[in-house]
Amino acid sequence: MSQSLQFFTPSRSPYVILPKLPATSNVRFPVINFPSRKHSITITKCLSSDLDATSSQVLASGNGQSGVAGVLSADNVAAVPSHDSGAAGIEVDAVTEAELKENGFRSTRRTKLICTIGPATCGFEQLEALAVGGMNVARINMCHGTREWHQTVIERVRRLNEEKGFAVAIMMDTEGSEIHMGDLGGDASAKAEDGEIWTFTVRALNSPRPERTINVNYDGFAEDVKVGDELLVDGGMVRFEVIEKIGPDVKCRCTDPGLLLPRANLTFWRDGSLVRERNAMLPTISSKDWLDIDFGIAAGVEFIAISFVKSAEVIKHLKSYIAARSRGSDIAVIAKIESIDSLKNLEEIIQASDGAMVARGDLGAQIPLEQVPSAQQKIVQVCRELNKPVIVASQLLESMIEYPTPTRAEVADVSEAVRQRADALMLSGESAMGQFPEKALAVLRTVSVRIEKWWREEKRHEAMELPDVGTSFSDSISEEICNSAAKMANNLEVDALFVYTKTGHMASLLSRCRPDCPIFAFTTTTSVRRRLNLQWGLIPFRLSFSDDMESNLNKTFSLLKARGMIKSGDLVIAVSDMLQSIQVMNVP
Ligand SMILES: Nc1ncnc2c1ncn2[C@@H]1O[C@H](COP(=O)(O)OP(=O)(O)O)[C@@H](O)[C@H]1O
Ligand SMILES: C=C(OP(=O)(O)O)C(=O)O
Ligand SMILES: [K+]
Ligand SMILES: [Mg+2]
Repeated sequence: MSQSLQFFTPSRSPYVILPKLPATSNVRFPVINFPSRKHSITITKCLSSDLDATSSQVLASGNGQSGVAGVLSADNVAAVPSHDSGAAGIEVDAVTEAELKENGFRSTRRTKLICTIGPATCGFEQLEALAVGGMNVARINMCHGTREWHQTVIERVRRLNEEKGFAVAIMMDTEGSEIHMGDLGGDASAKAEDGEIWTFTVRALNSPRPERTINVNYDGFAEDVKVGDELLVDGGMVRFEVIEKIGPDVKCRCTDPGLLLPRANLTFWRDGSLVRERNAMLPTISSKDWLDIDFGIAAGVEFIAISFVKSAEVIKHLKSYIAARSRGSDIAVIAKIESIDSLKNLEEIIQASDGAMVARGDLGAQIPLEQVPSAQQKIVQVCRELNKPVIVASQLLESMIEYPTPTRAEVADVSEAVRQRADALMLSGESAMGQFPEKALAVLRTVSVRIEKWWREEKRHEAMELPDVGTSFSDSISEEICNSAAKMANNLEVDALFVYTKTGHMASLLSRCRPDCPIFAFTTTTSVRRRLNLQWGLIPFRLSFSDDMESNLNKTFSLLKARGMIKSGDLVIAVSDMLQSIQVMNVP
């Protein structure tokens, strides 16, 4: 039996209207949809053993009849938005679904895309356009904007997910306590000309901001710099030489002219090297960052990215803080690799984190630019070895802040990150305040798909030695299963890998193998599903499933077939973390 039902107001236990079911007190069935607000219900099959008698009863009524028609339990219930009637019971990203139908399995995009949200993209329609364009994760940068502003963005993304069936995750990025300029008193930028004398001061400035005067956020600034030091704005976009110190004011002569942007990063260099003593003393997580982190936990963000990580300790500390604060929800902590210290302690930091970001903006201000590409390659490789998702960020399409097409060099840079098989690519200014956010996202999307296909078809991926990551015997079994399943999938040229995973761990182990086919990851919770949206090649679905793989597969096949996402004859390999096995089969 398969029928669609309409849900009506729940009091405490969920009620459904079941038009043709005879009044009965003991018919039980797996109810696939949870009938919370405006959700519809689909019943696919009647099975008396499927439900837990201790959970809520489902009252069915219709055609003048009513009665207890079944029981809902956490294991056989999943939410599907109300727009999603018809073959409901499974949640997948609306965009991915369309892509799958249009292009088939093999050509779905594997590389995930992150957009920094800013004034150019914070409207509901703008966010929707990005989601439609393939944004998997929305990043909010706590360096800019107020908490109220960020709250509004989060609410809009959540509403979009709920109303339109997206699974866009939220990443909150901390400000960190590196030295940066003030916000220019509301000016969008300030031009520094060659030879001009500018004052950098730790004094609070009156508005309007005095001419050629810049506030610096760090109180020790005037003490720390020395006459003769070189002051670099944003890693060298503009350069000054320190010529005089007068109390809290530091007078500098502009030696490389350019545009100063609000809150631009400042570094100072002495005898050709970066002065780092002070940075080493600043806390990685400032008191303002802790407040932002509390805000992020309360808002239920999926990821918190920590700026200027220096050691694994800070990550461990934050993870235990999050665990104590947000019982049950597991927010993933992403370490931003953007300082010399983070490179020195790379393995430990990544091991302690749930993922890493190659934050090339600041990294390029701390190490010579020509060392950034090899650092990127190394970080991507370590993350893959340790099974942590990795994001390549900053200046991927910088020129698209102003122009509607990228430079050839930018396309080559994006291709290289895709070729390295990074999990995700990130837009910063291009989407936050650029003139062509959607076009920039489209470039990431099309370049990713094209390069992935090319490298896959040409079999150009050098095999990577993947060291064991499992710490328990059971973990090792899961890992072996995933490694073997991925290899079988490539050798047998299967259409898709299916993974049934409650925590997402098995899905990430499969993703780590970077198989040729896409990975359909079925998970029971919305939060795991959104978190998986950052990882290479995973198409995360939310689905209620049981320990019985046979019935899980049958249910998945019928739901996906009903939506036109798979068809009879497709070859699939399925693994699960409930039953440690590999199954190979054709979709019936
Ligand atoms: N919430 C925001 N409010 C205003 N401007 C923002 C916001 N987020 C980002 N921006 C703008 O987008 C630019 C690029 O974003 P991002 O790379 O995240 O920051 P930054 O340049 O400070 O590292 C910022 O320099 C800033 O001008
Ligand atoms: C992503 C980065 O961090 P932020 O944009 O916060 O400076 C970076 O420095 O590359
Ligand atoms: K930041
Ligand atoms: Mg940075």
